[in-house]
Amino acid sequence: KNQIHVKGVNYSIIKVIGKGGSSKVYQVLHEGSKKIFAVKYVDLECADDVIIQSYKNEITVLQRLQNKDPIIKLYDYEISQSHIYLVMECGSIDLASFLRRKRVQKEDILFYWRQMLTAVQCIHDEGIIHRDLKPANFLFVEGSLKLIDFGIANSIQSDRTSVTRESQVGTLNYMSPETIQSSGDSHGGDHTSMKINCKSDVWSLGCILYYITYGKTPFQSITNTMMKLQAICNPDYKIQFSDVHDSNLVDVLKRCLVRDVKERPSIKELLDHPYVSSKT
Ligand SMILES: CN1CCC(Oc2ccc(-c3[nH]nc4cccc(OCC5CCCCC5)c34)cc2)CC1
Repeated sequence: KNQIHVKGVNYSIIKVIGKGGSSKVYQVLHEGSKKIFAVKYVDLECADDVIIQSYKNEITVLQRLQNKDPIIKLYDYEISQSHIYLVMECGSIDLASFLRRKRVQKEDILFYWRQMLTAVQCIHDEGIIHRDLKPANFLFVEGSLKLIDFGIANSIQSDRTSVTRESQVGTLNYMSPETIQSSGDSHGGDHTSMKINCKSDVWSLGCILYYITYGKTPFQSITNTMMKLQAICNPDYKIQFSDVHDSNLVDVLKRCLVRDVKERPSIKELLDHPYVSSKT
């Protein structure tokens, strides 16, 4: 069947964009308007109440953030006992696929950095902390980067993600030291403040900027998972920062990848940093 019906509206499937455990994202054509959309389908057959609630939470937050530009548009949705359909804006390519294909021109790095900061600032202003930011969460829509999801419901990987290639889902390469250390006692509830917790997304953004700048993430070369987790948390493991054209860029990277959460800058401070504010 190559048609999807959402709230009684017909969409023709053009192709599969990505698929996860129980979800798929299709590129579809709305016959009436001849417009292209992305439809995210979630199969709820084997989903328990916690998963169903996490999807409802993601939809609620997505609706609340609809007036913000750097957040993906949600046009319609349908929830039934057996499935969820989300009719959303269709982008051209996610940042993970984009970075796998080509190195970023150095003058474009600042453009992407500003847009990622602004997008994450939007969810922080709504009291949402992602905690699992990676390039696959960002999407190019008409040349600008938008945030696809908020880390509330489980995520999707590219349909071309082979088992061997490091799929972006579940990658530890962007995880902050405090997230790794706190996941042990998460049952105790995170007592730290929103201000401190926001810094975990700053660490992940720093890892993404590092990947854009140097072509690899700070701990990518450590393939053993335990060794990787230890290195991320170990202050004696010095992250390498090779010099690049713009010393302000290296300074941003060094500040974002500070293990001490209190020393790490906030998004607001990063937007005031000379790397961002000194250029046009
Ligand atoms: C490998 N190949 C894939 C297709 C294309 O990239 C995308 C096109 C559209 C999109 C998208 N638009 N609206 C979207 C709304 C929700 C989710 C979306 O993706 C989810 C998931 C798809 C797999 C990659 C990670 C993001 C959405 C996303 C990737 C080109 C690269």
